[in-house]
Amino acid sequence: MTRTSSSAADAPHRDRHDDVVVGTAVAPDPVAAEQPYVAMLYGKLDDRRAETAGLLARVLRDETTGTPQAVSERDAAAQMYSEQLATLSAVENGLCFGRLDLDPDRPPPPPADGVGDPDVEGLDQDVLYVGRLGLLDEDHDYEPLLIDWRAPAARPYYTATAASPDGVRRRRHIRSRSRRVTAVDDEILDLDEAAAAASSGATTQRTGLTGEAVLLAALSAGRTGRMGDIVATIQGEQDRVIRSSANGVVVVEGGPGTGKTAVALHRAAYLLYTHRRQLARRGVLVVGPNPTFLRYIEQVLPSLGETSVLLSTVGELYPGLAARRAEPARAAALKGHADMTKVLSTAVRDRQELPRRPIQLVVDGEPVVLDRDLVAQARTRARRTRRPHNDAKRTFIREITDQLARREVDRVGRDLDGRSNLLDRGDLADVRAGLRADPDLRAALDGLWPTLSPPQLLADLWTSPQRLRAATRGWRDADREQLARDAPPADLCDGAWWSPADAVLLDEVAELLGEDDTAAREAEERKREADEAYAAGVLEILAMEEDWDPELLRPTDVVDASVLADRTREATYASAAERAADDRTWTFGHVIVDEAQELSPMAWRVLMRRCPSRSMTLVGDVAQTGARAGASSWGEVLSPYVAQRWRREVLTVNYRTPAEIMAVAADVLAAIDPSARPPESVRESGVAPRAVATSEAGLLDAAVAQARKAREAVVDAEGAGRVAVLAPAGRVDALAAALGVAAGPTGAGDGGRAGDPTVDLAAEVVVSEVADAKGLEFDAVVLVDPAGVTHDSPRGLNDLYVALTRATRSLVVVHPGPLPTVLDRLEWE
Ligand SMILES: Nc1ncnc2c1ncn2[C@@H]1O[C@H](COP(=O)(O)OP(=O)(O)OP(=O)(O)O)[C@@H](O)[C@H]1O
Repeated sequence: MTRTSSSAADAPHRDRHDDVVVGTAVAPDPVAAEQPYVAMLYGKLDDRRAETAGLLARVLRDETTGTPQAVSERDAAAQMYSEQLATLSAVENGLCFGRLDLDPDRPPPPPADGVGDPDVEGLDQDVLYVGRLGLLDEDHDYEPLLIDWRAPAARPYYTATAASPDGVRRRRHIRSRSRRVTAVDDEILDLDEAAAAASSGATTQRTGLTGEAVLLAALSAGRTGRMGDIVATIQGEQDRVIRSSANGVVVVEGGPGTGKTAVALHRAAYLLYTHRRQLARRGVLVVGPNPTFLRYIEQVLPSLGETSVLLSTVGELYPGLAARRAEPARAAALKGHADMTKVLSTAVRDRQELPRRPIQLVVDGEPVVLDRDLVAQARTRARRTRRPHNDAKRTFIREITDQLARREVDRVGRDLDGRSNLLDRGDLADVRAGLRADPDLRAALDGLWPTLSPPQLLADLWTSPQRLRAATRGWRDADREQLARDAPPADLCDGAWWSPADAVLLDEVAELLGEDDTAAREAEERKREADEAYAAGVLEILAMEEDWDPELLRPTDVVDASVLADRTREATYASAAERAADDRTWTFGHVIVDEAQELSPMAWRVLMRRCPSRSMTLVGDVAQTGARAGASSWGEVLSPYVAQRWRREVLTVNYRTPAEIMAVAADVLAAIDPSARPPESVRESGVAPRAVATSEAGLLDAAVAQARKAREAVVDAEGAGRVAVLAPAGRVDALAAALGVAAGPTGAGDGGRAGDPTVDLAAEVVVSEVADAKGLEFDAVVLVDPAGVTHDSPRGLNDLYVALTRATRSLVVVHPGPLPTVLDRLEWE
């Protein structure tokens, strides 16, 4: 394969016809040649925007018939047009980024998984333009002008090679800025043409990369602090994962920087395109390890025009409570352990109590006794229903009131007659109803079998030494103490009181308790009454109209307050993602988990409940596992849910870390797992990673000096860029103060520092512990005290590996005391 590049900046040097020489033939300047087509595409885009904006305006302006159905249809249409407008705005930058010149005799493309894009099936054009969305020519039989990158017809753009050209003769990468084409890079896949072009001096591809020039330009650009999409430069091995079947669980493994996150997000966009009907209704969930990471990736899907995706950490999936308490890693690990299922179910059963001594009550003037046997029998029956605690309470109450009613009827009936019982079933029902309505009996039963909310049960458990001891029988005291808390929160939903690991447990508890929707139903009822009262007021005012024509029907003749309340009720149409965020029991069409190695067994239970179809994409790297309760093998994680039925995809090329830095990281990887293969870096930065020795007393000064130097070098090389100072949790605050920047997030480290819960992604210099930099990247990294990082946790080497692989350009390690031998490859300063 040969490649040629042209850019707008080169244009003045070409001849007056703006021609360039490709191979032996004289061809028009491709940059100038592509401009009119690209401009025409933008014109079409503008037309579609105007048309959609018009439709939206009309829908919003039009009156509906007022029925709930019409209101809801109107809102659905408004939502749809708003989403379409958002998509049309999102594709502005780099609308068209590729062109395929196809062999007229090529075989038809293979069918895609799913429905694909019906508009572009059976394409018979020999030149296809590929871009961020599909555009059709309405004036010419709806011929495709631009193919959506996710359509089957666009696939060769990412996968064709000289060895397997897939009917592609030439692949053209089109770069543009503000609607102007700025550069064009050609790859010629046709062997004859390639030979001719090579003989004319065009460069020959060495690496097996697709669109190497465009790719390297994207990779060496300064980091902005936010992840961008890679739609123009997706590589073959990545494309395979992105378009892999939606069915079942796929695990995407790969070392740092292999594009796992990028691939996972593009896969979400691909699946939404290919299975739009199924997935838009249930939504797609993307789970990340912490709020900073979610902020880092949040712009990628909107830039691909996809908005119906919910981004969340596992802890945030519990609605109505933003858990943000930092807690020691050991406590988080214990809470994440699978043993917690038993602890929590014991804790719930312990709330189903037996009276220590008989409870004596008087109901309707008659004595009633709740003795241990009676309650025990009712409890057994209720437990046998296998229903959640709050649901099973109904059986418990029924059993007790039935038994008490029978006893009462037996006693009273026999008193009347001495031998046979004269009371009938009707009397029995009356007695039962009387018992049920009795507030004292009700209160006694509530005490024995309380209705509980998840925060109530968990707060009671953490703050009651007796309850905690009973639920954790067999635990070591030291472990139990990790869970114990002093006092419950004043507001049970106060996120500051709960940690992310607690939120995961709340979800488990909610399953055990069952939904107690009493409050929601009462609120709904109150709203309904308020709406009706308002509607009645409106009708009253209308009825007072004095000179109403007697021939005409009055409003009150055709509508009553209840119907009017329905019609005026605010429709609550929301996207699947919005509804899913508010509903703990929502199940998603597809779930993507990033940094999946970090999840605890309890967190996996939450996610599996959210995805009964098991249509999931899990991306991660067990060599980067930092969490104590995290994964060391995918088989172990998945076997309880899908046994061996999951597939594995591997990414092998590192797009982030330059080869010089990756060589150092590879030594650490070998120390973690001698059988693991490091990913191969796609480029060198020309900057050797260095070690700077210092003393404990000189550490801050040395770190500050190196951070400043790194920043200057990045600005010199790239004009802008970001530096991360990564350090053990205990050093973060001092380093931040010395550098005069805000400390990173509190994270879940043992330190439990207070502060902003997310890393400031826009800052020029960031100071953070390693756990919070997971998944992120920076132009330069200054790693302070690597020995401290490895000593900080039992998975310290994994943390060191993560820290070393965050830089796209340069790495300096500042160490007080001896440098860990695993970093021997660093150059000394
Ligand atoms: N095909 C590509 N074209 C352009 N950039 C790419 C491509 N693939 C990956 N990248 C870039 O490489 C960097 C690393 O990608 P990403 O963060 O997805 O890797 P990762 O495997 O998730 O890394 P880690 O495991 O370290 O979190 C990102 O800047 C991403 O945009």
